[in-house]
Amino acid sequence: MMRAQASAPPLLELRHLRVNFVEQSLFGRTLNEVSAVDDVSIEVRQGEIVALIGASGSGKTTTVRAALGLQPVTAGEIVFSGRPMTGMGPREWKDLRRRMQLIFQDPTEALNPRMTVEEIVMEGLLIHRLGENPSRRREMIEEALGFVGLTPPGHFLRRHPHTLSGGQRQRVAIAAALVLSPELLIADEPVSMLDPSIRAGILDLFARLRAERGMSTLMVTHDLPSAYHLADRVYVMNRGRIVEEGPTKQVFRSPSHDYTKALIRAASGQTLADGPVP
Ligand SMILES: Nc1ncnc2c1ncn2[C@@H]1O[C@H](COP(=O)(O)OP(=O)(O)OP(=O)(O)O)[C@@H](O)[C@H]1O
Repeated sequence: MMRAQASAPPLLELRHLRVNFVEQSLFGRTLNEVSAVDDVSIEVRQGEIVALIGASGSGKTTTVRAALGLQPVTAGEIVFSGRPMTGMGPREWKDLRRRMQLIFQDPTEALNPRMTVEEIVMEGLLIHRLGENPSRRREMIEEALGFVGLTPPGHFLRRHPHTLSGGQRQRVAIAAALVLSPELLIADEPVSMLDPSIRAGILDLFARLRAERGMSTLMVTHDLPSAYHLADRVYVMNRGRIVEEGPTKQVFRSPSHDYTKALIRAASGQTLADGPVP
């Protein structure tokens, strides 16, 4: 298994991020400024799976949207592979969005229903001008489908998303990300829309990506068993702030913040594949 490299700069660093939303009246008058993300600092190192956990509305999605440049930040810095993204133009952001792929919560919404699996996985290759010719592109697509367990790939290429199960759709979405050889996957609640019986298989894919390709993942979840079984480290978010962070087992076994204790208490009894949250 590939290990996180302690000496290299973190792959992704969010430094003191702040995102405020401005509430406006119908006539455009500013009514209120709401702080959704407040002084959030997060690091993801190479080969590491990091979970960002917290209740609904705590600011998790806003944080990862900011990391991807999809949400303007009020303050703070996004640093990728040691390079600050502040002030970078569209070209740099486009390159960054290849290296940092987003996996959505709902694969049905993320996949264009009119496209075949082959077209869906090929789209990113065309956008980023990867794969020299059609036969190389086909090879890359088949390799990605094979990795995510859609085998034999030829059986899936011409199918449309509605003919697939929820788990298979999420595998297609992951293949579409993987084919671009990203360094980091940002997965926003990747299993919460899926049947519990197929969640473990999708989570196992992230574990295999780390083990076999040294892939890093930042996973947003309110599903504590997923975080417990998969993540190396966790950040706990409440009301826009990180209230606790640390190695997963340590945080789950001896949480120091009351909010973390309450989250764990609320989740006790939930189980996943290889055992319950302690
Ligand atoms: N576009 C927006 N305009 C105003 N407020 C927003 C906007 N997007 C999010 N918020 C607010 O910011 C806060 C954080 O929301 P966010 O979606 O990031 O939380 P979350 O932890 O991801 O929750 P969930 O798990 O439900 O997605 C919430 O109070 C939300 O209402």
